[in-house]
Amino acid sequence: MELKTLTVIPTYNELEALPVVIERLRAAQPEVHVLVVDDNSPDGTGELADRLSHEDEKIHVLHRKGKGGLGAAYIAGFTWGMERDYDVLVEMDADCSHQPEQLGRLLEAVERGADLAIGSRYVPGGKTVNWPWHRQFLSRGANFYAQTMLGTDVRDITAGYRAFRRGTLERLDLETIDSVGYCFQIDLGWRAELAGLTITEVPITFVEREVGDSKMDSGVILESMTKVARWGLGARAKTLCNKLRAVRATA
Ligand SMILES: Nc1nc2c(ncn2[C@@H]2O[C@H](COP(=O)(O)OP(=O)(O)O[C@H]3O[C@H](CO)[C@@H](O)[C@H](O)[C@@H]3O)[C@@H](O)[C@H]2O)c(=O)[nH]1
Repeated sequence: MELKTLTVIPTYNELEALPVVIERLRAAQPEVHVLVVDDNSPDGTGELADRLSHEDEKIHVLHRKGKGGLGAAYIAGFTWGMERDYDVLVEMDADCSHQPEQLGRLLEAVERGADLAIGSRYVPGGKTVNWPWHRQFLSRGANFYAQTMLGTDVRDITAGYRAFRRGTLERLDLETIDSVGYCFQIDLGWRAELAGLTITEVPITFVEREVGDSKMDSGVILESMTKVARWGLGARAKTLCNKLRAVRATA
């Protein structure tokens, strides 16, 4: 039985990029529905999404009041999709850095039993194309930092190309997530790992955007650094307390 799939695309000022990604996605995966979550983009991306949605019943749009961050946009999109009984919910950037033609790999991993499939740049076969050196450095550094602080085995825990079973998201307590920016990706990945869910990293080729600009800023970086440090230290303190309790119980 084919799984009912929704691809959530968060947008902020993606007027040029959006029609291209939607066209490529609809061609690559005709059965997959699309939800654009637009944060009242000043460049008119939301209005364009409305027009595309009127022409195609598989394209849906969710409008939010203003720029509220990638994490908040995804939570709104996932909630919308879970209320409508989609079996699989996909994360995809609007700028085609996540190639729609590679979505099939993620969906196959979910069909084979993965609770969460991550399109990974850092497993054998994965790579980045045309990504400036400072972005590669930042991305590698963020993954190294998360691996060191959290002890995660996921090689690309900051990746934003993902497919979740609905049941996976139901187990991750989305209502307790307060990660606003890209740190949301680490948050969800780590929650899935702690919950003992099956995470499969599928190699992808991440291609730098050709139109529009990245929304990465210093606030996004700072939030990730502080939150990951807090989670890591919290987990270590918890392990230490459990060990002390065990020692006390045997004394
Ligand atoms: N609705 C909404 N969308 C947003 C917001 N901020 C960013 N987006 C959208 O989120 C997507 C990703 O933003 P980019 O700005 O294109 O991300 P990037 O710099 O290329 O990010 C890369 O690194 C991230 C952190 O590791 C990854 O999460 C991402 O997948 C990609 O690899 C784009 O579709 C962008 O319009 C926001 O506040 N609100």
